[in-house]
Amino acid sequence: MKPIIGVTTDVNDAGTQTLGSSYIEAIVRAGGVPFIVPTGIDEDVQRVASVLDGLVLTGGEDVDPVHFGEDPHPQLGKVTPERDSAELLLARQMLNANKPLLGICRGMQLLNVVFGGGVYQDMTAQYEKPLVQHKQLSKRRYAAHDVKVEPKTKLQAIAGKDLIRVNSFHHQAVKDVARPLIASAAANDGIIEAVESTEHTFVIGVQWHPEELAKNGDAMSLRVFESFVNACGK
Ligand SMILES: NCCCC(=O)O
Repeated sequence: MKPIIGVTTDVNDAGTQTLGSSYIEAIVRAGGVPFIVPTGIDEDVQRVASVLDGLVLTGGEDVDPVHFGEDPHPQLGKVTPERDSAELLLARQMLNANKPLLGICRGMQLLNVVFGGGVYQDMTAQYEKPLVQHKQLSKRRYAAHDVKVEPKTKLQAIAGKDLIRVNSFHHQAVKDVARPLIASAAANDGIIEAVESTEHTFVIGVQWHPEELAKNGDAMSLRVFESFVNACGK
């Protein structure tokens, strides 16, 4: 039986919940059944989590810094408290049950927050070293910068190599990786591009958008989804 994969929604300025079709397509291609999980389900997260075999925390707006003990920096972007709330609760449920979790972009940052870590609220303002361009101007389906993958990590086993090239659409980044997460990849400027749990069967976060690259035929990005969906089916 195909595993049921929860996929979280974004909330736009009009309050409409949205989900890019690329996430759906990547999950279907990888052999899973996407199950859209909206915000507003806080009271029922336990029940929702119980029917899911895995969860994708999708990309989107900034995580409210209140969740990692900071005041908002002037360069903080839009926050969506109802989304933070639903995703934090749901992620905790999934982690407690050791169900697979894939965090993408904001989803990776949120994953770090779940474990007690923080994020740079704005890399340009807060990161101490020169940056590569992390907000590419080219289309989402194009890879834009290199990422070094740490040896002996789950990500390296999936990627099958130490150097990958990814797309990039973020102004924030993971800071102080929180245990049991470890950094499993970084850009040439040191910005963390992937994390994974050393204590869960499959908990991986990536800062890039593999769902977009997979659509464009990138084998490594499709393997990220295939490995995740495979873990969800076990
Ligand atoms: N913080 C939300 C994910 C995207 C970004 O960092 O711009």
